[in-house]
Amino acid sequence: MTTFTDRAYEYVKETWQASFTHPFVRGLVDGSLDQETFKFYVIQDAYYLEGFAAAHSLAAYHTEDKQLALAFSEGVVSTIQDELSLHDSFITDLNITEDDLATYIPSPNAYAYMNHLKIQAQTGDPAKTVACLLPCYWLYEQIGQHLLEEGTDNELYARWINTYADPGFSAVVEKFKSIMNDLAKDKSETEIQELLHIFAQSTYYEFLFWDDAYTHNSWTVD
Ligand SMILES: Cc1ncc(CO)c(N)n1
Repeated sequence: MTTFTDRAYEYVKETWQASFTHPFVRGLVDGSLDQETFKFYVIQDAYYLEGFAAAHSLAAYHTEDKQLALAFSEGVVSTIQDELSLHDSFITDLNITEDDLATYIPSPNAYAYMNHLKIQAQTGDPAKTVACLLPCYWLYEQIGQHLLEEGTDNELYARWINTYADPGFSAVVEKFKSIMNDLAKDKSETEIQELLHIFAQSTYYEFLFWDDAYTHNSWTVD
């Protein structure tokens, strides 16, 4: 039987692939990514991850299903413990100052993506929320695993890759994929189409997130 996640992958294949070949992602393994650009990304991503954790909290608040409440709450814990703590180590190693953190402005697509997560979580519909959160988990896991195979000489980038290639991260991804497939099982085709679109929106924002970091995108028109 074709699962929702099989369909979702087919639905977004090209956009999904565009993240793998984006110069930011390629630069993590070929060494061409300059540290200032990585620093810009880390600051934007700390902002994004706070919203990502908040979206899980909102979803946990809305659900009356105990298993879902647990899964969303575990998502809050793993985001803060594993991902935001990785950022703490980068903040130290990249000399990101209090001032940098107090004065940065979320890039247009970091802002839009973060709000997309919160809007979907705010609906209180767990299927929409998981469709929205899943590309964040799944795409990073896949990128982490691919880049680990290639390897990098850069210690900072290796640390980033190892976090997302970690089996513990994959376990979280598998759990959310399985929750997504369960939630989608009894949906009508119209509802499935809506969920696929939400999944595609997040996948598209993933691509734009790399692009904003790579170009240091700001709210001005050149
Ligand atoms: C933009 C973005 N998407 C996904 C992840 C992984 O959760 C992340 N850290 N940042």
